[in-house]
Amino acid sequence: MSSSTEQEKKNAAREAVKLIRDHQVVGLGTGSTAVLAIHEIGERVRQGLVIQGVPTSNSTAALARELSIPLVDINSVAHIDITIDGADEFTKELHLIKGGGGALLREKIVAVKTLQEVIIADASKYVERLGRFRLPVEVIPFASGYVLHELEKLNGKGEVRGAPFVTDEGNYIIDVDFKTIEDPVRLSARLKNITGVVEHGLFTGLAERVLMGTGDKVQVFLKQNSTFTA
Ligand SMILES: O=C(CO)[C@H](O)[C@H](O)COP(=O)(O)O
Repeated sequence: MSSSTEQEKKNAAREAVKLIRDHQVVGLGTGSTAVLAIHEIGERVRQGLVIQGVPTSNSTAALARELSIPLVDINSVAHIDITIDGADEFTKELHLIKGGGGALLREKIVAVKTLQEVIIADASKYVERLGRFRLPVEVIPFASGYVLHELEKLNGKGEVRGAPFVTDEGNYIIDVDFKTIEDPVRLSARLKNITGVVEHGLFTGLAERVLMGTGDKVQVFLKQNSTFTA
């Protein structure tokens, strides 16, 4: 990764962490960009910020503990105030592909319980239409052959990730090439309809904003289809 990409991620992460307020329940994302935000949150906690974190993966939970960020069980909170997470792709409509790091299931559960889902990304993640990045689909291992076959009927060419890669919830990931995804909302519903699919990495209508590092600036994309520089 180039040092400018790393800097764009850091700038987006820093800007996002400024949105966190005392006494909030904070969803902690997964992936290299989220890691930068978690370090920033750790620093603010060290300086006295009082929050409770809800991690989206075992690796994020381990990092949060290392940084002394207090954690809370997701099932003991009514909602999560703000979540900061990464994405593999996003559009200006704030449709996302997530799951490159294999944590999409917990990430989506955290996102649906979150009031303000904030996505942080470097400029390479912005796309006109989703689909350059293969869509991760989390499946029950027993169903993986059947799901691969069903995906073909949707013109998706799938491949089981890794040898195989096993998620925190004990499932497999199928990475699916759909070429360009013209209608993510429709595809999302069709994928959820396949028996054996637990969840997929299309996030539609969940992000409140995307903070994208671009050069030395941070561009903000809002749900209402507006954009400004932070
Ligand atoms: O969805 C994810 C993990 O499941 C990540 O947020 C996504 O893969 C982006 O990762 P990175 O910040 O390393 O590019």
